[in-house]
Amino acid sequence: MSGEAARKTAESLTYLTGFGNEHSTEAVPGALPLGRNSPQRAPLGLYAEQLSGSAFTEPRADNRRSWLYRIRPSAAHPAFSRTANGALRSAPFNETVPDPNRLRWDPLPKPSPGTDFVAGLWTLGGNGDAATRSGMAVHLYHANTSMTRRVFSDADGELLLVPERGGLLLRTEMGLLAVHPGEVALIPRGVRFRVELLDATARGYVCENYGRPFQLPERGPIGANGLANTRDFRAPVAAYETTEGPVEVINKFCGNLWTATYDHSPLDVVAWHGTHTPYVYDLRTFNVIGSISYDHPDPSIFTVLTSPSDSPGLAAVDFVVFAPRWLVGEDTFRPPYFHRNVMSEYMGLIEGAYDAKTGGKGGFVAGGGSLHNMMSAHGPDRETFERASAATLVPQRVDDGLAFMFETRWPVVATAQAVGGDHLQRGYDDVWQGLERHFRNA
Ligand SMILES: O=C(O)Cc1cc(O)ccc1O
Ligand SMILES: [Fe+2]
Repeated sequence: MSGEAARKTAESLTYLTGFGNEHSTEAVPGALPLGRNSPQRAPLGLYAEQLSGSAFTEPRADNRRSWLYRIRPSAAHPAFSRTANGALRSAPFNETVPDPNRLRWDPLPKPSPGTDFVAGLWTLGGNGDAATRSGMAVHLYHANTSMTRRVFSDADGELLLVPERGGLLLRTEMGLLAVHPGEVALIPRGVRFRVELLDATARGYVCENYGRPFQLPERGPIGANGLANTRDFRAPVAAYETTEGPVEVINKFCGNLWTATYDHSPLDVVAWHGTHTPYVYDLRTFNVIGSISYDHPDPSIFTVLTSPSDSPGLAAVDFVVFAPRWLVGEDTFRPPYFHRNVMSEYMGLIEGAYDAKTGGKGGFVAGGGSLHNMMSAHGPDRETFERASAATLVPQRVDDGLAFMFETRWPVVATAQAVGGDHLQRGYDDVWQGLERHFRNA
């Protein structure tokens, strides 16, 4: 589909709303069986198929599955064979030794012509083990071509897409989603999808979550509202294609890419119902909670989504957004404080500037990223420290940027290409040089 046609399609999309709902949707009236999931003959000659995102026996709150009513069952496919992984890497990450240094990257260089979303995936690092379904990976993507007759799915984990440049039309088994910079999209484990570009180029970040699916964080004393509101999550309505002829299906499985050529498109689901669904979320709808008295609260109040680990309160990975907000703290150093964190922090920038770091060439820029692994000392750079220490503390609106963090309980181990690449900034440590001694002992 041309960019123009994809844009028109993206503009006309409608969605189902809510997070974790038992959604029901049919592209053709009568395609969804009533009263049972698997009738003797499914309506309209469709095949019924269950897609499980959790073990059958997981508690109801964690149980995820969808029933798909499709033109052909997924089982009807030829054998997969290995294909090149390109710049994609997976857990376990052992190409380099875990690094306590603070690292920062410029954006990826331009992709070569003809690079689609899958070919444009480039792994920065991660942790855990895809095969034992723990940990996460940080990928970036850059693409200049839509996927045509090519479909991707990830058996290793769910994919949280964070576009930084260029919109994407995601054609998934469950239907179509459009996602633009400032929004995020989630593709659940195993769901097949194709990415079409809504602009000439597309660039962004991906958190691949090998562990428990992202869920909304508890709100505790915040109450029944606030943070990411449930109804702002949008799931697709059923949509199917009837393409016959060769379609390449690429399957990421235990860290490697596998390919099979189907004789039809597997995006042929005419109706579905269930909880294992893709979704989009506009980060600008995040209800930001902050201090209205003093001090800078911990950024856990900015958690959009969390993937819990087995220890209560200790996330395998949190997705955190630094959205436009007011700062009013009295007698307070308002930007992020100096700190050392047991968690490991990968930060990216979707637009503008981040309030703890200087932007511009060689700084923290949109499309770039920083990694502050566990216990590494970081915080405001010298310029920010000096400015914020001297600022007049009038109410201040921070709305000149959109930053985010993938925060994980395990250190992120960089790939060889991440530490060897030209876009790794040399001398990042220098941003904390020149923080003078001001101590007066009298
Ligand atoms: O390091 C960072 O910039 C992320 C961050 C932000 C914040 O407001 C408090 C702590 C923290 O780690
Ligand atoms: Fe931090």
